[in-house]
Amino acid sequence: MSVVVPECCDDLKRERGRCLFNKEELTNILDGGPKLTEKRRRIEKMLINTPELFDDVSPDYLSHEDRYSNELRKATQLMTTLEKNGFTYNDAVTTGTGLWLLMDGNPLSLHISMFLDTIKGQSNPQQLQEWLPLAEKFKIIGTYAQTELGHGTFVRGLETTATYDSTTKEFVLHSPTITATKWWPGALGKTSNHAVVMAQLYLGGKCYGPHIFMVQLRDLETHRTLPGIVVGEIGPRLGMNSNDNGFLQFNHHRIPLTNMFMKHSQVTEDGKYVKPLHSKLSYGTMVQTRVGIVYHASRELSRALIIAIRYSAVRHQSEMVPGDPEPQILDYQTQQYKLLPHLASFFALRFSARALLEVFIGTSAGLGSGKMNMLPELHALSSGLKAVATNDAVKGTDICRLACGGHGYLSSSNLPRIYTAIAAGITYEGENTVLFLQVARYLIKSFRASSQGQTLPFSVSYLRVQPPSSHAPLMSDRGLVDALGAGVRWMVGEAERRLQQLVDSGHSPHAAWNACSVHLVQCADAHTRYYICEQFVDAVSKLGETVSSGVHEVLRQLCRLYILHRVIQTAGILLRCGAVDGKALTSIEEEECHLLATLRIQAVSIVDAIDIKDVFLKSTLGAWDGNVYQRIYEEAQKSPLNKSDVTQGYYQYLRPLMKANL
Ligand SMILES: CCCCC/C=C\C/C=C\C/C=C\C/C=C\C/C=C\C=C\C(=O)SCCNC(=O)CCNC(=O)[C@H](O)C(C)(C)COP(=O)(O)OP(=O)(O)OC[C@H]1O[C@@H](n2cnc3c(N)ncnc32)[C@H](O)[C@@H]1OP(=O)(O)O
Ligand SMILES: Cc1cc2nc3c(=O)[nH]c(=O)nc-3n(C[C@H](O)[C@H](O)[C@H](O)COP(=O)(O)OP(=O)(O)OC[C@H]3O[C@@H](n4cnc5c(N)ncnc54)[C@H](O)[C@@H]3O)c2cc1C
Repeated sequence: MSVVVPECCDDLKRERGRCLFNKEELTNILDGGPKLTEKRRRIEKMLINTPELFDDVSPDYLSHEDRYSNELRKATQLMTTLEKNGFTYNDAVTTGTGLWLLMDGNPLSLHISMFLDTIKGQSNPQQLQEWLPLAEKFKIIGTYAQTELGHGTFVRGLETTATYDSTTKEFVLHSPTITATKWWPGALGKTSNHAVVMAQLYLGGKCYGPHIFMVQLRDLETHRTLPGIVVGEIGPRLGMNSNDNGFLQFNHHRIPLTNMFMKHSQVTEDGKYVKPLHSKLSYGTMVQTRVGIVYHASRELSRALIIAIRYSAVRHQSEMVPGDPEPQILDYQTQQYKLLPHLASFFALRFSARALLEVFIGTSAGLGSGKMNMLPELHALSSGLKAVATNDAVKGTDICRLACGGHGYLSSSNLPRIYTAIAAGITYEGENTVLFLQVARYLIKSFRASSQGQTLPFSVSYLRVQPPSSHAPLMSDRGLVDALGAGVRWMVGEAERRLQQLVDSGHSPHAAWNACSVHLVQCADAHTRYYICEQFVDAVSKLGETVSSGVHEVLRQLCRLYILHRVIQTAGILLRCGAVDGKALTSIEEEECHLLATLRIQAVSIVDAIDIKDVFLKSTLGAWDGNVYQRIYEEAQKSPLNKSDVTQGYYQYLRPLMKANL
């Protein structure tokens, strides 16, 4: 069957004809400026001109080993293509393009992220000089090996030991129990010949807690595992199965003293310990990765949204008015309600990711000159935003899948793969509940500090026990954000009251904490979302002076939708603390419905402006031209089961069954 593919189907042509804003301008805002758009497009062009980077067979049809090899082939090709064209791996990461090409879990991702970041952030000058050039040029390939079978969250509970032997000036790495086995690190199983390993430091019989060590795992010529080390792959997972997540055990394996990362804490040749300026500086790579994950989550959500919104404009189903032509499913209010608040979330996350990156850069600069005071704020913000971004991206991606009906369940829609990849983000790099509890700890401390008259850092300054009264009218954006802030203040105050009450009635502070932890997680989530609302409102109001009215209007509508949706989600709290009343909520609900209909008109153009090309979307449902059915049909032809009319299974099982006298 041959079909002439139109440049773009009539439905999408009509949608695009209704665009009232400058798409390129919105694209530039999302990229962070016209220069960054231009750079991203140069990278994309170069990648698109490298056919080896694209699969012609879906990884779903490959064996585990072929899947791994194929992804490794593409990952190495990507690195050499970037290098040859004057770009770095970082360019492919920061533009999203590298991840989109390799997002079945690729075996070099840990090397170019956490392994390199640890070398850059945890090495002393000599170590940096020795390891960075080797790692940057892929002469050594590594991963970040922290989690063990027995412990992921509780880093202080790790069991791998690094015991200093001053006679040989070596550390002896050992896995004393089965639960001490390193478990999960990406690319550990078969790819990496080195790992940065988190292990308990022992000096003269005393434990100094988790520290990081550079450990060679495999011979650099033969790639065989070194003596004293057992390493392998952990087997299939929910998603990202092209990666070789691994396990690792040490049997009294020796490494030189100089292989302990010594930027922040040191061990002298005679076995003396030099303390770091802050005890959590060795967690720096995790913090940095959490910042990256916020961007990553927003990008993955945007891919799902482009697919689902374009598909919803192409798909016609049922009758809205009896006898009328079947409408585009995007015309159903319920479909708009599924998708558009997540579109607003994507923008909110993108602006917040940028704000977080600035905090990260500022804090890192401060650390360089010995200033530690911003570290708790960065830890709380990066933990909260990582948790909200991944939670929302996972939820949003799944809603996009559901919004595409049966076809969303097809692998060729790419929604299942986007979902399984981002779903891991809830767990890795700090399980989200655990990260929220870290945020809650910061909130309670800040609230108590405020009760004692102390000044609070910027992200929690609104928690002041006696806040200045808000002058913004309630129904303005600022007024509603202030109401959300009042809600969080009330929640945190309530949590603090309950904690205190439990302690006063004889519970230990730790038991009281656990007894309040559901509420504490809700506080952390609400606080982070308040921060996101603030960043969104600030970003849109700052852009107001510099962008055209069409773009500003779209951003204003998305921001408004995000805030209204948030107020409705938090209605119970806001009513309880008196920040809004029932009448206000009714009008907010009505306004949200109205806004859905307004945003629907330009929804396709908004997702077009996110500007992700078909080769990176990898979806039969979401392509630019809207030629959905032909694509789905063609993709199905690639199923190996369609290679022959009658399969082996028929002769082996079905025919004997039909012939049997049952
Ligand atoms: C082309 C290809 C591209 C590839 C990708 C490239 C780029 C990457 C970008 C995006 C990523 C995208 C995709 C990634 C792909 C694959 C993913 C793979 C990687 C996954 C890796 C991992 O998962 S690595 C392992 C991560 N593990 C964790 O995160 C463990 C979580 N646990 C902890 O962090 C801690 O144990 C803890 C925080 C929960 C508790 O720590 P503890 O020491 O016990 O502290 P306390 O609870 O006692 O608190 C004491 C005080 O310390 C403060 N604190 C804790 N942590 C920090 C910190 N980091 N900084 C500052 N302060 C901290 C805490 O607040 C307490 O303070 P107070 O006493 O004042 O209250
Ligand atoms: C795809 C993937 C890739 C990964 N890559 C790496 C890697 O490259 N390197 C690496 O070192 N690790 C890696 N990990 C491991 C990852 O970091 C851990 O799985 C993660 O930190 C969670 O730890 P855990 O598995 O021990 O879960 P647990 O901590 O056992 O969590 C189980 C449950 O207990 C709850 N819980 C735990 N502690 C608390 C608490 N204090 N309070 C309340 N509830 C609690 C959690 O909320 C969760 O519901 C990866 C994991 C995955 C899934």
